[in-house]
Amino acid sequence: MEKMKTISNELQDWIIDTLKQGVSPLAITNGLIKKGFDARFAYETMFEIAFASSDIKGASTYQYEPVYLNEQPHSIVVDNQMVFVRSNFIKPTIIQLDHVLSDEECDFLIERAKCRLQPSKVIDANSGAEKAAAGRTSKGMYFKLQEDDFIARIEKRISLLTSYPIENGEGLQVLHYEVGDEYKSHFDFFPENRVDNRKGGQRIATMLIYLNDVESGGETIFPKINASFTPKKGSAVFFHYSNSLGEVDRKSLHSSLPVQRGEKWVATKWIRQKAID
Ligand SMILES: O=C(O)CCC(=O)C(=O)O
Ligand SMILES: [Fe+2]
Repeated sequence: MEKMKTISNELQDWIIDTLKQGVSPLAITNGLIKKGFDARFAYETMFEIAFASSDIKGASTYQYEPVYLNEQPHSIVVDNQMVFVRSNFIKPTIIQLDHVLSDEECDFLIERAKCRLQPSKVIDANSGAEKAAAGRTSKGMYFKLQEDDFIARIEKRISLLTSYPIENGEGLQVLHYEVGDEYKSHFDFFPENRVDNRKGGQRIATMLIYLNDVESGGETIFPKINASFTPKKGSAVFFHYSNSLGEVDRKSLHSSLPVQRGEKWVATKWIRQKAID
């Protein structure tokens, strides 16, 4: 059957109301796809509506607070590793870093992750359960926090760099994208009604580390500020999106563009407000 590619005004209003109730755009999009809408049309329409309604809600009032990486502006020595700050955006807060991991560390992480990959999931905003999502075609796996000495060393370096305790970090995630794989626009923070204060609370920042150079495609983009980051082995993009008032920064919307040639490997460390557990 031909997939639907138009949307009524009533349905648009219903989507805006549902978003206001805290249901995530991805959950609504998946609902639209199930109801017979074309997947790409559903994603594009959903994010147009989500942008518009986030502006109605005054999301641009997010108050930025200073974020420092280990005090020093251009190079940071942590754990015998000289990390370089390449660029620094304030709104949203994004810091681009070189030499977070050595080539050997990237290769070893990929090697360790390879045999444990599963199709990537997203969190369902209604049930809170993990489920497969059409907008996320990569495969991924999680290491346990401080699973062994090697993982613990990487986690310690991220903690030294960001000044957030290791215990605030979720287990390191490794993602693998093949040609055509992408991760559509999303926020890393949880919808307000899904924040579990007994388990670390809201996500506040992400350290996204590129584990290889991608032949073509696979950039991480922040569409609200037209920023694009090209994967480079061992380099990272650190972004921060929750403040001490409990507000979240909708400018931190981001996506991974489809890989066009080659493959893409990344490691993601999500950092919470408080220790998890
Ligand atoms: O692979 C990327 O560039 C983005 C990954 C991402 O957004 C995430 O893991 O939350
Ligand atoms: Fe993300």
